[in-house]
Amino acid sequence: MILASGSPRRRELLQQIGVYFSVQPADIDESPLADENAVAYVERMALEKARVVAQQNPDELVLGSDTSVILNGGILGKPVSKGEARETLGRLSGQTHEVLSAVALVRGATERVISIATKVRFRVLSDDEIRRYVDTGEPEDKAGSYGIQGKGAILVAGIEGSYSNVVGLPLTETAALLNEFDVPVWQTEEA
Ligand SMILES: Cc1cn([C@H]2C[C@H](O)[C@@H](COP(=O)(O)OP(=O)(O)OP(=O)(O)O)O2)c(=O)[nH]c1=O
Repeated sequence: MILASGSPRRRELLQQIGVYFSVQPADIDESPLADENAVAYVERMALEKARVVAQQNPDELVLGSDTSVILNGGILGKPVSKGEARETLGRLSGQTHEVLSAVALVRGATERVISIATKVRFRVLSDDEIRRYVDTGEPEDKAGSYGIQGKGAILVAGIEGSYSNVVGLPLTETAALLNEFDVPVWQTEEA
């Protein structure tokens, strides 16, 4: 199997459940279409990432994924600057948002895609705390400008739903999807 992703989190999550794979990141245009809703957007992104790599590897199973943070229907991706990261965290402060991750599996002409939502509640953050967190550099490559698995853990008051989905790949649902394509989990030796 090929993981069509440059995300170190997705690599670690797939390794965690004992799946063997190689990595081939897909470079695609991640701009949302006009009037595209959040579910349609993350599913299209996951599918496009998988398709690009599947076209170069027609006999292989390819997994693509996308994670976005949704606040009041708006899609928040990765910040382009520290200023934008501070602004995003200010908006998330004291609020509940949704993290949406889509997973797509593509082999030749066979395609499957799912998306999962997790609710994340932030406690109220002070401006000083936001500034100090952004200065750690952690928000840089993360949707919604935080990482629940890192220093950002202390921003989170609670979650409802899948934790791995917030980090970048919903493991329960990914394992079920891989099962449909006869890819085993919990492998202990290189197959
Ligand atoms: C909300 C949240 C996101 N993230 C990360 C997961 C994803 O890597 C990233 C969202 O960006 P994505 O565009 O989904 O993924 P990516 O660009 O990192 O990798 P690729 O497209 O090659 O697969 O945000 C965390 O690590 N922790 C979190 O708590």
